[in-house]
Amino acid sequence: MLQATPVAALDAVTVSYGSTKALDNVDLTIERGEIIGVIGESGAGKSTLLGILDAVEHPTTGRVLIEGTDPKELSGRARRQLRRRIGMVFQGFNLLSNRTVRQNIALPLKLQRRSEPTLVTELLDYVGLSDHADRYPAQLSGGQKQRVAIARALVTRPGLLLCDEPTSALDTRTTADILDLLADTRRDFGTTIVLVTHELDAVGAICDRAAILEQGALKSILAVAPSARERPEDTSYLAHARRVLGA
Ligand SMILES: Nc1ncnc2c1ncn2[C@@H]1O[C@H](COP(=O)(O)OP(=O)(O)OP(=O)(O)O)[C@@H](O)[C@H]1O
Repeated sequence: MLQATPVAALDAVTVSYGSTKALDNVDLTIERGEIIGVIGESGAGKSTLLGILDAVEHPTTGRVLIEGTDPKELSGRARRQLRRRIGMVFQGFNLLSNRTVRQNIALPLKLQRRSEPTLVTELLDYVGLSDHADRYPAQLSGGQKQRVAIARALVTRPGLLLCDEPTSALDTRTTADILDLLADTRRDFGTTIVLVTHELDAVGAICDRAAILEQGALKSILAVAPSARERPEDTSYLAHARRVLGA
């Protein structure tokens, strides 16, 4: 049987800034359709890894293949086309405040000079914000803003979704909702997801594997046990506080 080309393959990738190695000899293959967590302390190289996967940063040494091609060898235009197949979601949502929810979601299409209102309507419905289409970001909760950002990232149907601390600004319940949405995204669209986070619970909830970075080095890749997905029966805030505080 033919093996599917991995979404991304890093071979001995080092990214150096002066004497700092933001990534140090990293080998990592990201398989199609997986959800992989990337965890590590501040400065471990997580953002640098996302930059490599988004084809905006290039290794100082080593080789990267995204969708089977080396972004470094592509023309500017071909690299832009490759990057259109990659979606990005951020901790701070990065929505345009003077655009409505609908306009924010339509933005990537507009940048590609496409006008496909049905796609936007489908995504509004998918993230459960049809009733909020004409609101502005300031009129939304944090969780709703992240839903808009996810809809915007998905509107061009990227094969790879890069998530940079997408739940770090959200409370526990909203975090669980956003993680469910990301898991649904993989199920419904087959999207490969890279989840950078410092929240181990989030990795346990939806990831298949977790890559552990330490000072730029990939220390280990752990398979997430199915038991890590188990949710507590009582998901109220009080029950969560009791669990964390041992009270
Ligand atoms: N443009 C740059 N110039 C110089 N040093 C950089 C640059 N980008 C990253 N670094 C250094 O590379 C290392 C890894 O940084 P990176 O931002 O990838 O870590 P991180 O794990 O994402 O951290 P955080 O969780 O704080 O965002 C750090 O020591 C950082 O200071």
